[in-house]
Amino acid sequence: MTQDDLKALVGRAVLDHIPDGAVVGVGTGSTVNQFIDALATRKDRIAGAVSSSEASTARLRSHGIRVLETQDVASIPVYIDGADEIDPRGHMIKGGGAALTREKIVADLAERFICICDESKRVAVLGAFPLPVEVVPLAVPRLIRRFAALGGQASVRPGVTTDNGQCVLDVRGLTITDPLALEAEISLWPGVLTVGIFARHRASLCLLGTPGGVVTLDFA
Ligand SMILES: O=C(CO)[C@H](O)[C@H](O)COP(=O)(O)O
Repeated sequence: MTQDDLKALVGRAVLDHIPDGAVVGVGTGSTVNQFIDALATRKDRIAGAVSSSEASTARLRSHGIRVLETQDVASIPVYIDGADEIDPRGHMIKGGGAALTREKIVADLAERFICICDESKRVAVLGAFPLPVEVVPLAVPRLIRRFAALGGQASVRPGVTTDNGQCVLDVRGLTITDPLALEAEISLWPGVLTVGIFARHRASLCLLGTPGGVVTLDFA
């Protein structure tokens, strides 16, 4: 089985976790694209979707799935998204697709975050994947120095402007043993829009694609 096969597997499997009539929160990325394609087969059984990126919105609309504005929705039962890394407590690194700010906004509306990913994303400790941080460009030099003081090497992701018109730093060399504390600290730094640590908004469930089938990790 290829990695794409595993993504398709979990993209379909997660349909069983979507209540009929729900507004569904939809993340961003190649795994979520598989989910959106699977969701299209059930579009008459949901009330619509709240999307975390222009890319996902376009894909949802191409399937005729109704997309609601985030600001028009008070809460949603479930948010489905991928991850770049997920640890044994459901904490994640996200933002490989530069959609982290809207992803966190939509995740914050959701009662449950269900992570869908292939088994390569499962780690003991977060940090091997460079940590994405969406930042205001004029803060970049100061933020690079702040990350260096933590032992991280931050660099601007070349050629990327986010849906919010900002840039993304990728921070290498961090070993994130306390995701909650690091998320809280970095979130306070002036110029940081969103840090790609999802600890406060961790997954309650993860559907992990493996060659043996879907493994369900329950973090609730
Ligand atoms: O956080 C994300 C986008 O900002 C994605 O969920 C993450 O990068 C995983 O993507 P993929 O499913 O393509 O591996």
